[in-house]
Amino acid sequence: MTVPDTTAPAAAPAPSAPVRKLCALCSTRRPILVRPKTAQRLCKECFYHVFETEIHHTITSNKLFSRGDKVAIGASGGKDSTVLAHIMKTLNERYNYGLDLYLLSVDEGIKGYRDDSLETVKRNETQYAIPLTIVSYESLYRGWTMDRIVSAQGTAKNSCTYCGVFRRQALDRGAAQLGIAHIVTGHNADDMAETVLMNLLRGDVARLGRCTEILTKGEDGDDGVRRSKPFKYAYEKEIVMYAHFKKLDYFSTECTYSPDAFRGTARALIKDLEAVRPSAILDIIHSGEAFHLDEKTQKALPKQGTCERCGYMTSGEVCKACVLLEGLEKGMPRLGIGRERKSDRDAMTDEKEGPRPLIAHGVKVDF
Ligand SMILES: Nc1ncnc2c1ncn2[C@@H]1O[C@H](COP(=O)(O)OP(=O)(O)OP(=O)(O)O)[C@@H](O)[C@H]1O
Repeated sequence: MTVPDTTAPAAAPAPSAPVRKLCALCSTRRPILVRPKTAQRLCKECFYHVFETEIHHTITSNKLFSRGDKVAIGASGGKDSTVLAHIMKTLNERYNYGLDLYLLSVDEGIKGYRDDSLETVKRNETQYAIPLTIVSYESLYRGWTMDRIVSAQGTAKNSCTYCGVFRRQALDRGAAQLGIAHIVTGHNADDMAETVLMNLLRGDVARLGRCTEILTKGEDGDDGVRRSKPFKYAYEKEIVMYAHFKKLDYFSTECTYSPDAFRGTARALIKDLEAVRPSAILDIIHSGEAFHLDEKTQKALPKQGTCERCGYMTSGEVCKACVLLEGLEKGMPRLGIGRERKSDRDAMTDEKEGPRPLIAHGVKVDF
């Protein structure tokens, strides 16, 4: 009988295999990313699935579309609108929304920027098999491209003012040409949080009350061009990740005439907040959503009418685009910019916000 040698050192336990964390959703695949919105470690497939499903949920819970709608995707060639085009096509097919999709681009006439990004949109037209229409400032605004405006002004200052006002109208006019009553844009949660913060910092109560709306109606109420933002709750970082992992073809250069100081500051603040508290972006949006104007303030808001020169919607007699055009043609580019000169140019207008407010009856309102 062999007596075990109890003095011999015990055999070392087999080294335990390194614990490999698995995807927080499927628990089978290896995670390859940490989701910025929730800090979950996900595999690529689960990330695509949750990201797309959340957008689908945003669309359906807000009843953005009806079967048979013609929908124009505002396509700049940048990451947001490229991902939007990809997702709209994917969801339309997967859930059988029954939408007729179009790509609609505005050529602002910025050499070395928009001409290059439009090349991307032209490739997207083929990649997604969605027909593309391009409308230009040059043809809509009597030859006034952004390059020409900047050269007439002798500075890029205020260029966001012109661009925002003109682009908004250009998209509406392009949609009208195509008989389309709904435009979707790639504005994301970060953009919206920035806008809430900017309106709060400016004390722009009227705009604060409506800047978180996911769907806005146009000139003629239910019959006007509607605009919506399916990415309202989508984080910019996740849009970039989605575009990166899906290897989407997009253009990533900043506009030659950006950035603007005030939005840039709000953006930096949002990014800092997100770094310490990722939910800050959604929390700011939810705070904006909970903000409602009281009756007195609502009554003080100007009523929407139509521009006596071009027929576009305005709450004054002449719309902002016509005032700006008049200034350019009279060689007085400051016309229509007015007192906004002393504050930040983005505070006045941009695609995200529309015209800067005037102060009336104690609240700031559009004119
Ligand atoms: N030239 C354009 N033509 C058509 N749509 C545009 C154009 N510029 C902006 N948009 C629409 O407005 C949205 C917000 O535009 P913004 O200028 O803030 O660019 P962004 O946040 O960088 O978005 P993107 O990454 O799509 O360029 C875009 O996602 C797009 O849907």
